[in-house]
Amino acid sequence: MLLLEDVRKSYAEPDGSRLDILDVPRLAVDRGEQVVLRGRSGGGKTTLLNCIAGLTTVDSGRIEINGRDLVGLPEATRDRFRAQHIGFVFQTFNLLPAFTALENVLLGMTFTKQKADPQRAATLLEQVGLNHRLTHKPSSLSVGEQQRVAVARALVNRPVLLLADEPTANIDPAHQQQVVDLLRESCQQEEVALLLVTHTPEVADQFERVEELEAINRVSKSSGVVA
Ligand SMILES: Nc1ncnc2c1ncn2[C@@H]1O[C@H](COP(=O)(O)OP(=O)(O)OP(=O)(O)O)[C@@H](O)[C@H]1O
Repeated sequence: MLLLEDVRKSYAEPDGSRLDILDVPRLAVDRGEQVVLRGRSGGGKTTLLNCIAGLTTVDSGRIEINGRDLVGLPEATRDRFRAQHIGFVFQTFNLLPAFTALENVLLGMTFTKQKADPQRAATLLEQVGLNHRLTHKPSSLSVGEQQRVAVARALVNRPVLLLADEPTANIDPAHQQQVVDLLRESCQQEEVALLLVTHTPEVADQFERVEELEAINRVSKSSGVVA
C-alpha cells in the first residue's frame, strides 16, 4: 500500500551546502498495518512523514501509495491526492479556532471531490466520544478532546494511510492512552494503515512493528551538492 524506494531528502543550508536528512533504501507498509517510527530528535521523522504526505518534495526516489508514485507530481495534484487518500494528525492538532468541532471535521472534506457529509463527520465525532461536543469550538474543548477532533478529521475522507506525528506529545499521560487506543481502533475498523511517530516508549511498546529511523535510513552528513 505504501512503498518507499531510495528516497533521498536534503535541505539547503544558509552557506549554500546541503544537509542530507533522509536516505531510505526501502520502507513498505501493508494495507491496515500499524507501524511506529522512532528515532533520535532531529533525525528526520517529521521530514519523512511530510515527504510521504507530499507536503515537501524529495530529491529523488519513489513514494508509492496504492500503486501511484507521488514523486514528481505537481503540487496541486499532490494536494488533491493527499486530501483524498491520506489523513494527518499533528502534534499541535492544527484545528481552526473559529470553527466548531463538527465544522473542523467537515473542513477536512473541502479539498476532495466528494460532497461534504455532515452525517459521516458527526458519526466519527460520536465514535471518538464527542457527540456532546459537536458545536463546541476548540477553545472550549480539553486538549485530549481537541486531539480527538483531529483524529476524526484525519479519518473523514476514508484515507488508506494515516500519518500521526507525535499525536500524544501535548496530552497528559492520563489521556495519552485514550488517543492511542482511538487511533489504533479507528484505523483497524476502517482498514487504514497507520504510521505513527512517537518518543514515548509506553506507546511504541504497544505496537508489533517498530521501525527505528536510523535502521531504515542511511543518514550521512555531507556538504555535497544534490542535483
Ligand atoms: N525546512 C527546513 N529547512 C532546513 N532544515 C530543516 C527544515 N526542516 C527540518 N530541518 C532540519 O532537518 C532535520 C530533521 O528534522 P525533523 O523535524 O524531520 O526531525 P525529527 O526526527 O522529526 O525531530 P524531533 O524528534 O525533534 O521532532 C533537523 O536537523 C531540522 O533542523
